[in-house]
Amino acid sequence: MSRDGAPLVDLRCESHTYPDGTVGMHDIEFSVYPDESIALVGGNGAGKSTLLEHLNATLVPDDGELVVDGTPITEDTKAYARKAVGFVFQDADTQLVAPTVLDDVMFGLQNYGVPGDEANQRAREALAAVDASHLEGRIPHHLSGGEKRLVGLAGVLVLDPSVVVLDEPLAGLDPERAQLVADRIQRVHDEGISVVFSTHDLDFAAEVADRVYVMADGNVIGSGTPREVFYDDGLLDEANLHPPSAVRVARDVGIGAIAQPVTETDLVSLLTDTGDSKTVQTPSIDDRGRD
Ligand SMILES: Nc1ncnc2c1ncn2[C@@H]1O[C@H](COP(=O)(O)OP(=O)(O)OP(=O)(O)O)[C@@H](O)[C@H]1O
Repeated sequence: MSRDGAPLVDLRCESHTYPDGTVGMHDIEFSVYPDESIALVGGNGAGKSTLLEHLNATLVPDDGELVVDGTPITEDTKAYARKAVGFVFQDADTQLVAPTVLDDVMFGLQNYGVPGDEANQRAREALAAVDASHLEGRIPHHLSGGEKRLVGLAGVLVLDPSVVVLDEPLAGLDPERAQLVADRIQRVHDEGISVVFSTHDLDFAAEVADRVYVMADGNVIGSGTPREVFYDDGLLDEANLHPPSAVRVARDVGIGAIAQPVTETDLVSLLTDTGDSKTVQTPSIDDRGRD
């Protein structure tokens, strides 16, 4: 991940006001660089979806600008933003429109004039990329929540985007399906596509993101690596967030100040490197107070 060079997406939004007068977000400057994975976290109504929907011009600022791959986005170039920045909606039903899953994934390509045979081949490849080939003949509306998320992701990947945006990709999924979707998102990122997602699951954010943006009251109030953000109690308090479980456990066993693990994997390897959890040197109460 590098934040040198030109961003893939560069958004400046002084404010976004919804038709009923509610200000969804304000004073935002947000960029996505190649090969990044960004998590947006914050309480309900903090402005996460509003920000995400600006990244492919689904929403536009009252005053501001969106630049995608160097192209300023206007009414005439919105289609370019939609193709370069794929959006997986939280409510998958708004995205799935065709009679079968395969037709659905082909739909976007056909809109761009890709001939039937090629569209069919590419749609099958996109479904395979998220391990959803077995769903190709199914009726989209009959799929489970997790299956719909995967098919939505395939429908976006098929267009070969530079950035994939996902609004609450794990919302409403059971732990097994959530893990499956999280793994597929990680795989998309591993393949070099930048990923931006909102989530209330800070364990997931710590696992997948290399940068975390914290939102409150329609504004970004802090950002940094997962370690910088998830050990910043003042920032998390301001956004009404609790640290990920690995951070809480690390503090409970007295190693939060020393190694600052943010994921369960970090925590386990730290505990096993040191012997096991029973043999970790526990700092004195005074040391813990400095966490
Ligand atoms: N279509 C709309 N019309 C009017 N106000 C809206 C609309 N959509 C969102 N808002 C308002 O904009 C603000 C930001 O909402 P947004 O949905 O972006 O927050 P969020 O962080 O995604 O919340 P959540 O975690 O609950 O999904 C809130 O005050 C919300 O009520």
